[in-house]
Amino acid sequence: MSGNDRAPVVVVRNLRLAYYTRRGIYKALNGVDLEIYRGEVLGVAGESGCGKSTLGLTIMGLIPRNAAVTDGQVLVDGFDVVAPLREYFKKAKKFKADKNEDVLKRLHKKMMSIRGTKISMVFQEPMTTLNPVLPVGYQIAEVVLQHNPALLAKRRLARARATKDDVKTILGYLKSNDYDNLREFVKARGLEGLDDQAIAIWRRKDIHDIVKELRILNLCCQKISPMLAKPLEDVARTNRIPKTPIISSIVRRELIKEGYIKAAEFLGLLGMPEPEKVVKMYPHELSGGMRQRVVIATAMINSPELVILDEPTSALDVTIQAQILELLKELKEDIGSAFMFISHDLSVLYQVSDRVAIMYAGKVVEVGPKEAVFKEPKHPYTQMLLEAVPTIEPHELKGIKGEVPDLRNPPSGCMFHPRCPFAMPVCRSREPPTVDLGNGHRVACWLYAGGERQ
Ligand SMILES: Nc1ncnc2c1ncn2[C@@H]1O[C@H](COP(=O)(O)OP(=O)(O)OP(=O)(O)O)[C@@H](O)[C@H]1O
Repeated sequence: MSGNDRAPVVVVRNLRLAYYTRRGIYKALNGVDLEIYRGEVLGVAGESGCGKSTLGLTIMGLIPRNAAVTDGQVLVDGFDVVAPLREYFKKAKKFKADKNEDVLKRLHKKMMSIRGTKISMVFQEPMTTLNPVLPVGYQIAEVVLQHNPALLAKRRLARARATKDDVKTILGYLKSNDYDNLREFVKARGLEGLDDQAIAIWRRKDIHDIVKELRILNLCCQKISPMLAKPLEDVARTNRIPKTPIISSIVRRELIKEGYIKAAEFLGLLGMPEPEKVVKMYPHELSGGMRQRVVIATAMINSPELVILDEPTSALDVTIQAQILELLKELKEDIGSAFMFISHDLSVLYQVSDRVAIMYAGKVVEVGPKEAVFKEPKHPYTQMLLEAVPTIEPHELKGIKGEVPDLRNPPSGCMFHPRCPFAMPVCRSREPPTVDLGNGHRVACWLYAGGERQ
């Protein structure tokens, strides 16, 4: 799949970012051009320090105060995430981190509605994301409460309104795998939210079919006090929690309780055994693989359009790593989100990606469908990276000679030229253009742009 027939979720154009430090200015991103399409996994690879994490964080608008966006755009649904930072840099005579921080703070406010609902991120070490003093279910519930309280209110109201006959009809649709008619029926009866609850129970692999049926039948007639029903209806309509102090805390408590149920449902879908127990546990009580599933659940619970995964499996052993990768493949099919999967492990990327982008010194040097990039790599850097991967069939492992350039003073022309066995005079003086090789395969190298003739 080239992905080009789908709409892009994120478009990055000529993105340039520099870190201002006491030791100098590090040009971490040097003109990144990239698109991520709906429903695809884009793998991003490259040696350590080539700017993979910086790119992911910039798309999220989560860069540190010493990072200046010197040029370019990051478009999420048409909204240019980096516009205020870029404008500040262009106007400022001298870059000041504290002024940049003010701009970042304003940006964070705007990004609140984008982060979590449109894009979210999973980091390598789950303990850095999870709060150690809160049960994991609470942490997942809070993410839903923050962005989508109406969903929780609708679910709770639906269980109060649903009759036994409604649930029996839903069960009938589930048994005949007729999810479309199930959803239509739920909508027509004004029971939105009940469909997801029933489907989540139905899809569980860890409980017997009889238990599933009983649980689904129990989704009806769960009465709410009239004092709570009215404010919940308001939340369902406005997607806002009421401001009146006592009502607000009662509503919050009820919605967090609902959030726990949704969290357990989602963890069940992610293959977590006994999710109802897990949601009440604290992060330190879980294994590394379970914690990473919780973080993935937190990132995905609001069905964002793009999930950025920064080395999500590097801290896990190989078996758990394989389970998480399998899980991501299933989620991609089920939820239809796009994934940007950052890893320096090319074999992992080959397993999960539809397309792959290879970065070098803050630039995408090659991008294309994974078969094209892995089987017919064009950029000398991609070829050398692939030759350095160990395989089961014995082959001579070649390291990549030389080092990643000092980003304070990167080489002129093509930044890879000092390490490139095919370097020509033009490579030293001029930056290579990006050449389109067809089928979405692009490479930034003079070898494919008539370099010899320059
Ligand atoms: N907060 C920061 N301040 C200064 N320089 C930074 C900062 N964060 C990253 N850098 C520098 O920016 C460059 C790109 O770093 P980045 O972490 O994005 O690379 P990476 O490809 O993700 O590397 P890795 O695979 O090791 O995580 C590196 O030279 C790094 O030292």
